[in-house]
Amino acid sequence: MASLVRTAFRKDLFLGKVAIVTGGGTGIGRAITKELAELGCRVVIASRKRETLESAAAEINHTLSKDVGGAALPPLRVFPFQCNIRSEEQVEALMKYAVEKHGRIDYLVNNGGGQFMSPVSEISAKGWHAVIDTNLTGTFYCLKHAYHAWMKDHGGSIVNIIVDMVKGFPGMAHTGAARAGVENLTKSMALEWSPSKIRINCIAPGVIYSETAAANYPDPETFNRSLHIIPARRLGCPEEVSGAVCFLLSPAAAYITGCTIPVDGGQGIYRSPWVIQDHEGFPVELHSEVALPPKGEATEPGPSEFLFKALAELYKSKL
Ligand SMILES: CCCCCCCCCCC/C=C/C(=O)SCCNC(=O)CCNC(=O)[C@H](O)C(C)(C)COP(=O)(O)OP(=O)(O)OC[C@H]1O[C@@H](n2cnc3c(N)ncnc32)[C@H](O)[C@@H]1OP(=O)(O)O
Ligand SMILES: NC(=O)C1=CN([C@@H]2O[C@H](COP(=O)(O)OP(=O)(O)OC[C@H]3O[C@@H](n4cnc5c(N)ncnc54)[C@H](OP(=O)(O)O)[C@@H]3O)[C@@H](O)[C@H]2O)C=CC1
Repeated sequence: MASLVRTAFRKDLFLGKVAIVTGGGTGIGRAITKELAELGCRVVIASRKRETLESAAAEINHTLSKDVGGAALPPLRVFPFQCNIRSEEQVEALMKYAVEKHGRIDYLVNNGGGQFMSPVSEISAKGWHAVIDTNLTGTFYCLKHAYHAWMKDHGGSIVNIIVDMVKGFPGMAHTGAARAGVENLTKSMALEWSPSKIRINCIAPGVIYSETAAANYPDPETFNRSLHIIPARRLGCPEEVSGAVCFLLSPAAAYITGCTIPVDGGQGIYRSPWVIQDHEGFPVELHSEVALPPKGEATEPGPSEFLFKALAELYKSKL
């Protein structure tokens, strides 16, 4: 049976390598795990829910190519390991398991994480800590212990999955703060760990649909509601994040470290989803020689091409 896993990469790209993917049993992490395993890599998937991990590993192992260029591949290439990345002890045990059972850790993908929607003013201290501990501190534990367990002496490549938060992340500010922390940590690690031949980069996904991701939001239409902020005018797929992760892990990215690649259909350079209700305007606190014109209503403009056509017509009519 032909493999069900689609990839743009050479089939033996990661043969003999070992990866750890946190949150590798669902959504984006599952797509990354499938693609790495299809390319010959052995992948340890780690998260809190043992059953999810075990069924994902069994399903993925079942769909993988069984040989490459006629040479047999190990039939089992995905291995579950229960681990809450908020626990330093459990993270240390994960890295120990990978080295003792699989012999090495070539790649680490810090993908496990998440948050909930809430304005900052309503986030409880417990909720704040849950998000920071998972996304920032959990990533730090994984980085530190992968380094000590293997990468310090043997090198490696790391990808941290963050979010598109270049314009802030109103509505989910706790995660925006945590992921901005991870992005900065990535730059520091890229410099501190370059002598160990460790490359480390981030991927910033835009709005990527999967059933498990969508299930975290009370309204099933939440993801579709963001279409107007995405120049690509569709949601992203987990496989589109996976391709970028495989590229960054691969030798094709041998000269890339400390950077962030957005996988977002152009969202990062476009508009914010956050709509600001019209109000009186900030008070003018300093004396100005200029008198501002009376404030009109701040309405959402139509598509820019129409606005520019109208302006061009106006200009022509005045010639
Ligand atoms: C107009 C345009 C709109 C555009 C909208 C775009 C929308 C798309 C956004 C795309 C960007 C990002 C997408 C994603 O990341 S999708 C992937 C999402 N996946 C997850 O989030 C999964 C993992 N998440 C979690 O595990 C948890 O959410 C979390 C890490 C936050 C907490 O883990 P924990 O298991 O510890 O959680 P608890 O249930 O114990 O909660 C601890 C306290 O946290 C507070 N909390 C938790 N959930 C909520 C909630 N839904 N609302 C408010 N507060 C919450 C709370 O204080 C918890 O303590 P208590 O239960 O004791 O009160
Ligand atoms: N989908 C999207 O639009 C975007 C997603 N992202 C990020 O991408 C990553 C993957 O999300 P996605 O696949 O979409 O959503 P999912 O909800 O499917 O994936 C989240 C994964 O994180 C794991 N996880 C959560 N908390 C922990 C923890 N404490 N320890 C270990 N694992 C944990 C979960 O497994 P378990 O429950 O078993 O622990 C789950 O597998 C997340 O970090 C997410 O925030 C970023 C931008 C956009």
